Amino acid sequence: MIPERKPEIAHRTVIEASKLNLTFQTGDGPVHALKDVDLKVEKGDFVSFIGPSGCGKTTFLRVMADLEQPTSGAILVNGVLPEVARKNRAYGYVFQAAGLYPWRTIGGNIRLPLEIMGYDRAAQAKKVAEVLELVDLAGFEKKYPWQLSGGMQQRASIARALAFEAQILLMDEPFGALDEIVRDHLNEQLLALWARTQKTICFVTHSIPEAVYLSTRIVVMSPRPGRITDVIESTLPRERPLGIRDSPEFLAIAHRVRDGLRAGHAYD
Ligand SMILES: Nc1ncnc2c1ncn2[C@@H]1O[C@H](COP(=O)(O)OP(=O)(O)OP(=O)(O)O)[C@@H](O)[C@H]1O
Repeated sequence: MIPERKPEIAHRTVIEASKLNLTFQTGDGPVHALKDVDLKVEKGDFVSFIGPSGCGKTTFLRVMADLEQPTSGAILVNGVLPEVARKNRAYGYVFQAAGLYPWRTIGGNIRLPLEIMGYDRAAQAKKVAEVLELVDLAGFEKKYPWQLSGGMQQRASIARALAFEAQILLMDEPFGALDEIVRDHLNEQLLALWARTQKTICFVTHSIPEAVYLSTRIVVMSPRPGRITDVIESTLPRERPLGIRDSPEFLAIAHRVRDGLRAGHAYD
């Protein structure tokens, strides 16, 4: 048995932020983490957020997830307030570190939110098998996190986010700590997963090639105060072999991202 949940209404615009501001009050004075952020993310988009440390990428993702409250402005997720979207389980969230419980198996980690949501054991087992298959980890259910490589752990944490069956995936630098070859491989797998599941993905990264390779749109941000300085629509086809990174089209987009980052960089 799977507990009842409100059907997700398929909104064309999945994220809509207008004049969004967030100021943290700190001991050293106010920190303007987001300033006048306007952005629309459409259903099925893969949007990357790139910018130097402290430009508000994580804060923006956390606002979408209802983990931070904006100081002013408006944001809708699937056409409703983030709090409502969170309660409707409209998104899955993947953190920088895999964050798996070491005392639970991979299956046990993925099952945990399903247990809390009230899935019965048969429904839990079915869902765990399904999401492990999606991230290419079929057969690893009984392993413990420490028995898996860093890349596999991160895939398991993506599987856990997918178990929510949400149409939106919020990913905060999920591959930042991995070496480049593993990261390339996971980038390819993530694109395949995105194509297969038709999800909308918001993805934070520091890497220009990663942002260009993955995204349909790249949002360039700059710090002090954190704001959007450029939004680049990718002209690359959705089907992207890794070799596309050597194409003139790819390099031209990467160049524009780099220029945007340079313009907003403080060098201090
Ligand atoms: N809870 C908080 N309290 C006070 N200041 C905060 C808080 N969270 C974030 N900040 C500040 O807000 C600004 C934006 O932080 P945020 O983590 O969103 O940046 P980021 O672009 O994700 O950085 P990074 O790439 O280093 O992860 C930073 O100056 C940060 O120090």
